[in-house]
Amino acid sequence: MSDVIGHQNARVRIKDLLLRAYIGIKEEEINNQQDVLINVELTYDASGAIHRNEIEAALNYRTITKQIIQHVDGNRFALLERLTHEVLSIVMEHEAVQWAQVEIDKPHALRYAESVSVCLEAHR
Ligand SMILES: Nc1nc2c(c(=O)[nH]1)N=C([C@H](O)[C@H](O)COP(=O)(O)OP(=O)(O)OP(=O)(O)O)CN2
Repeated sequence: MSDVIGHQNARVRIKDLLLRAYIGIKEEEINNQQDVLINVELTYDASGAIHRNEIEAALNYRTITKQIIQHVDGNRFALLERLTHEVLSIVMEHEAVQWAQVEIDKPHALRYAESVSVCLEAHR
Protein backbone atom coordinates (compact mmCIF):
# COMPACT_ATOMS: atom_id res chain seq x y z
CA MET A 1 0.00 0.00 0.00
CA SER A 2 1.44 3.37 -0.97
CA ASP A 3 1.81 6.10 1.65
CA VAL A 4 -0.68 8.95 1.42
CA ILE A 5 1.14 12.26 1.39
CA GLY A 6 -0.16 14.72 3.94
CA HIS A 7 -0.14 15.44 7.63
CA GLN A 8 -0.95 12.65 10.03
CA ASN A 9 -2.78 14.60 12.67
CA ALA A 10 -5.68 12.57 13.97
CA ARG A 11 -8.95 14.07 15.16
CA VAL A 12 -10.36 11.90 17.94
CA ARG A 13 -13.94 12.32 19.08
CA ILE A 14 -15.41 10.79 22.23
CA LYS A 15 -19.11 11.15 21.51
CA ASP A 16 -22.05 11.38 23.89
CA LEU A 17 -20.38 9.95 26.98
CA LEU A 18 -23.42 9.74 29.25
CA LEU A 19 -22.64 9.94 32.96
CA ARG A 20 -24.44 10.72 36.19
CA ALA A 21 -23.10 13.71 38.10
CA TYR A 22 -23.69 15.94 41.07
CA ILE A 23 -23.87 19.21 39.13
CA GLY A 24 -25.81 22.36 39.82
CA ILE A 25 -26.67 25.09 42.27
CA LYS A 26 -30.24 24.22 43.21
CA GLU A 27 -30.92 22.13 46.32
CA GLU A 28 -32.49 19.41 44.19
CA GLU A 29 -29.33 19.28 42.06
CA ILE A 30 -27.02 19.28 45.06
CA ASN A 31 -28.83 16.28 46.54
CA ASN A 32 -29.43 14.23 43.41
CA GLN A 33 -27.29 13.11 40.51
CA GLN A 34 -28.42 13.98 37.00
CA ASP A 35 -27.37 13.10 33.48
CA VAL A 36 -24.51 14.90 31.81
CA LEU A 37 -23.58 14.28 28.19
CA ILE A 38 -19.88 14.80 27.47
CA ASN A 39 -18.38 15.34 24.04
CA VAL A 40 -14.62 15.55 23.63
CA GLU A 41 -12.76 16.35 20.44
CA LEU A 42 -8.98 16.45 20.25
CA THR A 43 -6.14 16.39 17.78
CA TYR A 44 -2.76 14.72 18.10
CA ASP A 45 0.10 13.66 15.86
CA ALA A 46 -0.83 10.07 15.02
CA SER A 47 2.14 9.34 12.75
CA GLY A 48 3.64 6.89 15.29
CA ALA A 49 0.30 5.12 15.74
CA ILE A 50 -0.20 4.88 11.98
CA HIS A 51 3.26 3.55 11.26
CA ARG A 52 3.68 1.17 14.22
CA ASN A 53 0.03 0.10 14.45
CA GLU A 54 0.50 -0.48 18.20
CA ILE A 55 -1.48 0.98 21.08
CA GLU A 56 1.77 2.01 22.83
CA ALA A 57 2.36 4.47 20.00
CA ALA A 58 -1.13 5.95 20.16
CA LEU A 59 -2.93 8.38 22.41
CA ASN A 60 -5.21 5.87 24.12
CA TYR A 61 -8.74 7.33 24.09
CA ARG A 62 -9.87 4.59 26.47
CA THR A 63 -7.47 5.93 29.12
CA ILE A 64 -8.82 9.46 28.73
CA THR A 65 -12.42 8.25 28.91
CA LYS A 66 -11.76 6.26 32.11
CA GLN A 67 -10.10 9.31 33.71
CA ILE A 68 -13.12 11.46 32.90
CA ILE A 69 -15.54 8.87 34.29
CA GLN A 70 -13.53 8.55 37.51
CA HIS A 71 -13.35 12.32 37.96
CA VAL A 72 -17.06 12.88 37.39
CA ASP A 73 -17.96 9.96 39.68
CA GLY A 74 -15.73 11.17 42.50
CA ASN A 75 -16.56 14.86 42.66
CA ARG A 76 -19.36 17.41 43.02
CA PHE A 77 -19.68 20.50 40.86
CA ALA A 78 -21.70 23.69 41.16
CA LEU A 79 -21.29 25.25 37.73
CA LEU A 80 -21.25 23.58 34.35
CA GLU A 81 -18.32 25.84 33.43
CA ARG A 82 -16.22 24.33 36.22
CA LEU A 83 -17.01 20.74 35.28
CA THR A 84 -16.21 21.48 31.63
CA HIS A 85 -12.92 23.12 32.61
CA GLU A 86 -11.88 20.14 34.76
CA VAL A 87 -12.65 17.64 32.01
CA LEU A 88 -10.69 19.76 29.54
CA SER A 89 -7.76 19.82 32.00
CA ILE A 90 -7.78 16.01 32.16
CA VAL A 91 -7.58 15.86 28.37
CA MET A 92 -4.80 18.46 28.14
CA GLU A 93 -2.70 16.66 30.77
CA HIS A 94 -1.86 14.24 27.94
CA GLU A 95 1.18 15.87 26.37
CA ALA A 96 0.40 14.49 22.92
CA VAL A 97 -2.83 16.49 22.71
CA GLN A 98 -2.36 19.55 20.51
CA TRP A 99 -5.86 20.97 20.66
CA ALA A 100 -9.00 19.91 22.48
CA GLN A 101 -12.58 20.95 22.82
CA VAL A 102 -15.00 19.76 25.49
CA GLU A 103 -18.74 20.34 25.41
CA ILE A 104 -20.92 19.19 28.28
CA ASP A 105 -24.70 19.14 28.16
CA LYS A 106 -27.13 19.06 31.04
CA PRO A 107 -30.23 17.66 29.34
CA HIS A 108 -33.49 19.05 30.71
CA ALA A 109 -31.73 21.30 33.23
CA LEU A 110 -33.77 24.23 32.03
CA ARG A 111 -37.52 23.92 32.32
CA TYR A 112 -38.26 25.16 28.80
CA ALA A 113 -35.18 23.93 26.92
CA GLU A 114 -34.16 20.53 25.65
CA SER A 115 -30.63 21.00 26.94
CA VAL A 116 -27.99 23.52 27.97
CA SER A 117 -24.28 23.13 27.35
CA VAL A 118 -20.95 24.78 27.99
CA CYS A 119 -18.08 24.41 25.53
CA LEU A 120 -14.41 25.18 26.22
CA GLU A 121 -11.29 24.62 24.17
CA ALA A 122 -7.54 24.74 24.68
CA HIS A 123 -4.39 24.34 22.59
CA ARG A 124 -0.61 24.23 23.01
N1 LIG B 1 -23.60 30.02 33.63
C1 LIG B 1 -24.32 29.12 34.36
N2 LIG B 1 -25.59 29.40 34.70
C2 LIG B 1 -26.31 28.51 35.43
C3 LIG B 1 -25.76 27.29 35.80
C4 LIG B 1 -24.42 27.02 35.43
O1 LIG B 1 -23.84 25.94 35.72
N3 LIG B 1 -23.73 27.95 34.70
N4 LIG B 1 -26.52 26.39 36.50
C5 LIG B 1 -27.78 26.62 36.81
C6 LIG B 1 -28.61 25.56 37.48
O2 LIG B 1 -27.76 24.67 38.16
C7 LIG B 1 -29.49 24.75 36.50
O3 LIG B 1 -28.71 24.24 35.43
C8 LIG B 1 -30.62 25.57 35.93
O4 LIG B 1 -31.53 25.84 36.97
P1 LIG B 1 -32.60 27.00 36.88
O5 LIG B 1 -31.93 28.29 36.66
O6 LIG B 1 -33.43 26.91 38.09
O7 LIG B 1 -33.41 26.64 35.55
P2 LIG B 1 -34.98 26.44 35.38
O8 LIG B 1 -35.29 26.50 33.91
O9 LIG B 1 -35.38 25.15 36.07
O10 LIG B 1 -35.58 27.67 36.11
P3 LIG B 1 -37.08 27.86 36.61
O11 LIG B 1 -37.13 29.28 37.10
O12 LIG B 1 -37.33 26.86 37.70
O13 LIG B 1 -37.95 27.63 35.42
C9 LIG B 1 -28.42 27.92 36.51
N5 LIG B 1 -27.59 28.81 35.79
